[in-house]
Amino acid sequence: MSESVLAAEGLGKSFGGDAVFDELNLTVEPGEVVVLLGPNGTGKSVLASCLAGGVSPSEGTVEVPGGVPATTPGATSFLLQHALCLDRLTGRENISFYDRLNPSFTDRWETLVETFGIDDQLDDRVDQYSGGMRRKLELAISLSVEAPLYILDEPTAALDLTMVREVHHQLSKLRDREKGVLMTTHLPMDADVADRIVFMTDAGIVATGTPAEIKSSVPPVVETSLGNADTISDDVIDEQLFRGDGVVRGLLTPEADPSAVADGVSDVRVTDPTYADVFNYYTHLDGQAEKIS
Ligand SMILES: Nc1ncnc2c1ncn2[C@@H]1O[C@H](COP(=O)(O)OP(=O)(O)OP(=O)(O)O)[C@@H](O)[C@H]1O
Repeated sequence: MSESVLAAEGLGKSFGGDAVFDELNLTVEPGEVVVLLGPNGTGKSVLASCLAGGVSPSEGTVEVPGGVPATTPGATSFLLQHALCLDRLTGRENISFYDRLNPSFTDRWETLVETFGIDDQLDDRVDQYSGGMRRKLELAISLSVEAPLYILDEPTAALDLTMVREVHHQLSKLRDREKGVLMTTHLPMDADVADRIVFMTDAGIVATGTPAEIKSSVPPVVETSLGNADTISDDVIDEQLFRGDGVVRGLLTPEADPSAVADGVSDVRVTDPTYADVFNYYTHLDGQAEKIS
C-alpha cells in the first residue's frame, strides 16, 4: 500500500445480482478530506459500509493502514447509518459503551457534546432524541476515536446550517492533524470542506477533482428572473432550467457563446457555476429533472 490511508480498487457490490456499483477505485491520503457527493440512492452508504468493513464487497479490494478494514478495527473510525447508538441507552451510556469497547476512544467527546449543544441531554435515552441530536451524538462518538482514517456516512444530514458549518470545522481540524476523511453527502454545500470531491451517480463515479477542477468541469451558467425563463431556455443544455432563489439557472450549451448570451439582454447574467449547479449538471442533465419552462 502507498501512503494512502484508504485504497479501494475494482470495488463492486451487488444484491441478488443487481449491481449497486462496480469497478470502483478510490483513495484517501493523510490530511485529505474527500467528499463523496451524489443524489439519493446511488450507493454512497453501501460504498461507505464496504470501505469501513461493515459490508463485504462482491468484488475488489479495500486497504487501510495495517490491512483490510474488517480485521483492522484500529485503522478506521466510522459513522454509518443507524449503526452506532443503542436507542434504549442514554447518550452518556452510549459514550461509556464506546469508551470501554474501543482502546482508541479519547475524552474529546466532552468538548464535542458542548460544541454540538447536546451536553444537557446526555442523560436522556437516545430514543427521545430528535434526528439531529442523534446525529450529533454519533458524531461526538466517532470523532472521539483516534484513528488515521474517518469514514462518515452523511454526517451533516438532519443538521441545521450552523451545525453543518461546525462539522466542517471539526473535519478541518482532523485534516490539520493529518487524518484522512471520507464523508458522503447529498448536500452541495458540503463541498465547501473538500480537498477533493468525488461525484457519484447511478452510473458510478462520474467526476473527481479538487473543488476548482470540479467547478471548471461544468459549463458556465446563465441566470435570469423566474418570469424571464423563456429568454434563456434555448441557450441551456436540454433546455433544462433549475430554480434558484427567485431566479432560474441553466448550464450553457457548447454552442452558446457566454459573452454574447447576456450581451445587451436585460435581466440575464452569465456566472460561474456553484456547487448546486455542479450537482444539477451531473445529476439531472440526463432527462430526469422536471422542466419548469
Ligand atoms: N441490504 C440491501 N439489500 C438490497 N439492496 C440494498 C441493500 N442496501 C442498499 N441497497 C440498495 O442499494 C442502492 C443504494 O443505496 P444507498 O443507501 O447506498 O444509497 P445512497 O446513495 O447512500 O442514498 P441516500 O443519499 O438516499 O442515503 C439502493 O437502491 C438500495 O435500495
